[in-house]
Parts: sequence; structure tokens; C-alpha cells
Amino acid sequence: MPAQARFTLQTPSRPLRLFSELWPLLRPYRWQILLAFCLLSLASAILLLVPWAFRDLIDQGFRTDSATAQSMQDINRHFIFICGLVIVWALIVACRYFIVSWIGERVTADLRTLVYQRVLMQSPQFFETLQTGEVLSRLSADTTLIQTVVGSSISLGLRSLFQFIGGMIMLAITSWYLFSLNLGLMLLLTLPILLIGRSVRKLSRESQDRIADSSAMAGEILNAMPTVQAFTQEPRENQRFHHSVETSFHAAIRRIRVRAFLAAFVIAGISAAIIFVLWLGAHQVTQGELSGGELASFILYAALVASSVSTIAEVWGDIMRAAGATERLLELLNSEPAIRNPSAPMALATPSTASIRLEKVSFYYPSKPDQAALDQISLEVKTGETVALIGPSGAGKTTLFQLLLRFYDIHEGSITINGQDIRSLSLSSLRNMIAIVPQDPVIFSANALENIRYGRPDASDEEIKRAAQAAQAHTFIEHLPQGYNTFLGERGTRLSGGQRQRIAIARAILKNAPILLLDEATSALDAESENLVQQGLDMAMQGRTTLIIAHRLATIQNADRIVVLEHGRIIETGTPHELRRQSGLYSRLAKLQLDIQP
Ligand SMILES: Nc1ncnc2c1ncn2[C@@H]1O[C@H](COP(=O)(O)OP(=O)(O)OP(=O)(O)O)[C@@H](O)[C@H]1O
Repeated sequence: MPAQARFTLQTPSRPLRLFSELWPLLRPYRWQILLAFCLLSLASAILLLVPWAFRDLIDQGFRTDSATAQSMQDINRHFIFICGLVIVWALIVACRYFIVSWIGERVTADLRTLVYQRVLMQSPQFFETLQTGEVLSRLSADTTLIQTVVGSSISLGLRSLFQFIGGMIMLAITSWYLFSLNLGLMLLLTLPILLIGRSVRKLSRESQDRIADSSAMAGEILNAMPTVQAFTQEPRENQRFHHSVETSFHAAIRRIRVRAFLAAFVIAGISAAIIFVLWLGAHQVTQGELSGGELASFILYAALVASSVSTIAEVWGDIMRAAGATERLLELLNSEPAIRNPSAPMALATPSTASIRLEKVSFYYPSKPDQAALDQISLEVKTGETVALIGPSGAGKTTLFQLLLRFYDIHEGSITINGQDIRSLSLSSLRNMIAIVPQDPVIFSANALENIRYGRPDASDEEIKRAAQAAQAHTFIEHLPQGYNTFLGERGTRLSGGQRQRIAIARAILKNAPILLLDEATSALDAESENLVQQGLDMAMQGRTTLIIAHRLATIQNADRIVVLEHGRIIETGTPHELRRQSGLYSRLAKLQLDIQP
């Protein structure tokens, strides 16, 4: 998919702003966050005490003038104190690690659920521009990045920040002169680090986008394997995927190169500054301006500060990377569905019966704004009536079904069910009134029982079997290796086209909705099964308002009325008998299809 066609939405681009947008996700765990923060502060404080204890150990414990039993005891006491500090520190670190990782996992799980919920709310228009593979990549790769940051990098960064601040304070206490020199040099280094960090973020978003591209491509091809193999396009698809993977590799390498440079810059710059300051410190000791213990603790604090800075730089890179991922997830999370529930939905007037009325309906697909898919369509279908829609391919028959289900909103006119505009009903009550057998039925990777139950989740096994019998699916299901418990394979790959259609019909019959939409429901059946299924459908249609799309006219001879569509307009309407007598499209088709003598 070309980059410009990808679904995009304006989101704030500053990393900290992005994280503040994540705050609603973190808020439920604020007590855990507070606890982690306390443990973090405590661990950092303890770590900062260690060089202090060493200073005392060197300056008091190693005094050459008093190698007595007393000084040995002092040394032992100092060592026991340091050991105790380290053990407490280790325990606190373990607790903090557990809590912070827990928060990371929890927030990621919540984020995945939220994004998925949001995606399921979207109308078909959304999926025309965003490939499923890309959504999957955002759900897995992007959320994993955020998990890394929330579950480890932030705590690492905070710990380093505490150590950095604490270390700087201790440096200042130990030797103000050396400290101010150190600080000046470090400030000089900050600006370039921030600038490089910014470019890491841009490159990171780029790299995640390229990964999503290749996932989207793989998703599409894996769904179309039989076609790929039938056209022997495997080498081409391999090549295309290879190219896409290479592009994402190069995008990742560009990011890694900048990060590597950032790491080298930080380590070299900070170390050089510290070595320079230590060199000055060593001179001070020889001149008696600083004690040996003070220089030793200064060295330890400086090492602590240096390692904190390099961790902060590393974490900053991670945060920039995750900011790119957050941006992409927020796009999904903030995307408003094109079709929304009305703010105050009307209750259904009569939920068990339905009459449909279309008045001067015009509709343009969003991707074809200049070409009307339906043009000034007016049609009334009374309760219990069966109306067949026929017409050449592309006439707008399926579109009409999509509009009844409110997958898209019309541009002109109105669609009412029982006199209520469908835009005033909640999406669920509207769609609960309609059972559809689509052109290309979907079979889920579950057994036959569960696949039919999709029509009505609370249906009993008995009801499911009755629906299957009505749809002429019972016999073939019974002959499957484990009968109704047979796993039907992903997307029903273990079923024939006709069998898939019969499962879909059973599902629609089970739903028991007042409106039945059949989109070429029997097109994949042989004449004999078609006849049988037709009987099932005839039963299902009884008392229901039915719209049938059919190319084979033989299947709609019992319809109350036939509506002929062409180029999005109704060109003929009447009973099969009436239309036969006119010299329009229907009678021409009927001559071709129905009058053929064997
Ligand atoms: N999602 C879409 N985006 C843009 N245009 C679309 C979309 N779906 C259908 N169309 C266009 O709208 C017109 C009507 O399509 P529709 O699927 O309703 O035809 P149909 O009568 O059901 O055809 P068929 O008998 O082949 O199923 C066609 O020109 C088609 O190209």
C-alpha cells in the first residue's frame, strides 16, 4: 500500500505530550506506580550511601598511625555496614523490578485490548485504507515497544536520574571546585545529546512504519495463497517481501547508526570530562587540599554519575522510539468511527417485523466521490414481502445491502425501517434486525457447531441442528469426521464453496431476524443442492421481509417482486410475470436463462 493512502490522523508529536496521552492508561495503577517510585528512591538513596561509607572506611579505617585492635574493629564495622546496605539494596531492587515489570505488562495488555476494541468499532471504510496486517503490527510490535519503556526503561531512567542528581549533590559536597568544573563540561554536552535524540525518534517512527508495511504485505499474501500458487507467483511474492524486509532493515539501520553515534558521543564526552576532573583532583591530593578518602568517594560518585548519564541517554533513545510507536497507536486509539451510534437512539417500534422504505437514496463510495453507486433509488418492501434485486455486475445491488446495514451513510434521501430512519436507531438494534448471507461467507476457525452459533450465541445445540437441517447442511456436517464438533479450518478451508454457503445460511436462519438479506446465497451450489437449500430458504423467508440478490433467475421465480438495477438506478420493477411481458433487461435475461431448451 502506498504510504500516502495509509490512514493517518494528526496527533501531538512531542514525546512528553505523547506520554501524557498515555496517562489515562497508567492512572488505574497509580498506587503501584507510587510504590515503585518509593522503592526506586530508596534504592537510589542506599546506593548513594555506598561511596560515602567507603570514604569513611579509607579516611578512618586505614589510618596508618593506629593499626590497633580498635581500628580493626572499625574496619570490620564499616564492612558489615556496607554489606548490609548492599543486601537491602538488592532486595529493594528485586521488588521494584517486579512491580515495574508488572505495570509494563498490565498497561500493554490494556492498550492492546483498547486498540482492538477501537478497531472493531470502525466502519468498512476504515479497512479500505488500513490493511489488517498493519493493524496487527501496531497491536504487537508497537505495544511491545511501549511495554519495554513502561516496564523497564522508565524505571531505569528514573533510577539513573535520581543517581545523577544525588551523585551531583554528593560531588558538590565532596569537592565544590571539582564539581563545578564537571557540571560546566556536562552542560556543554547536553544540547547535542538532545538534538541527536530527536532524530532517533523520527527514524524510529519510519522504521516501525516499514515493519508494518511488510506485515501488511505478508498478511495479504498468506490470505491469498491458493491464488498465488495457481498463478505461480511465489518467486515474485518472495521478491516483493524480500524488498519490503530489506527496506525496513535499512530504516532500522539508519536509526541504529544514529543511536550508536549517540552512545559513543555520550560515553566519550562524559568520560573525558570526568578523567580531566580527576586529573585535577589527583593534583589536589598531592598538594594536601583533598584527602585520599574524599578523592576515592569523588571517583565513585563520578562513576555513578557517568553511568547514570549513559543510561539516561540509552533510555532517552528508547523513549524516543516508543514515542514513535505511541504516536502510531494513538492514531488508532483516537480514530473516530465514520459510522456512529446516534446520541439518543430511538427504541425499535416493532422489533419482530420489518417494512423497509428507501426514498430517493443516493450514495457515493468515499473512494469514488464522483461516481454514484446508487442514484435516486426509491423502493418500498412491505412486511413479509420477498423482493429480488437483479442487474448487471456493478449495478449497486450489494451496495444497497451495505447501506441497509449502515456500513456507510447515504448522501441523499432516507432509509427507514418500520418508519424509523435507520440513523436514529442504535447500530446494534438495527443490525440485530437483519440476518445476511453474504456473497463470500466467512467461516471461523472453530467447529461447525460454533460456526453456526455465531448467528445467535445463546442458541442451544438443538436449535443449531434445526437451523442446519433447514439450510440442508445437517447431512454433510454429520458426515464430517467428528460431526458437528469437526474443526472447519481457518477460513473454512476444509469445506467446499457450497458447504460454506450452507453454513452461512444456517447461521442466518438461526439468527431469526425479521429482515433476511441473501446475496447470491445459492450461487456456489449445484442444481440439486440449490433446490434443497431453496426449500430451506423458502421456509426461512416465511413471515420475513426478504431481499434477494440473484444472477440466476430460476431461483427468484417465487419472489413477490423483482427490481432491476443498472448503473445504480432502478430501471424496471414488477412481478416476474409482468416483467417477462415487457421488453426490458429482465425479459432479455429471462429469454437467455429460462427459455433454453435442452
Ligand atoms: N468499497 C468500495 N469502494 C468503492 N467502490 C465500490 C466499493 N464497493 C463497490 N464499489 C463500486 O460500486 C459499484 C456497485 O457495486 P456493487 O458491489 O454494489 O455491485 P453489484 O451489483 O452487487 O455487483 P455484483 O453483482 O458483481 O456483486 C461498482 O461500480 C463497484 O465498483
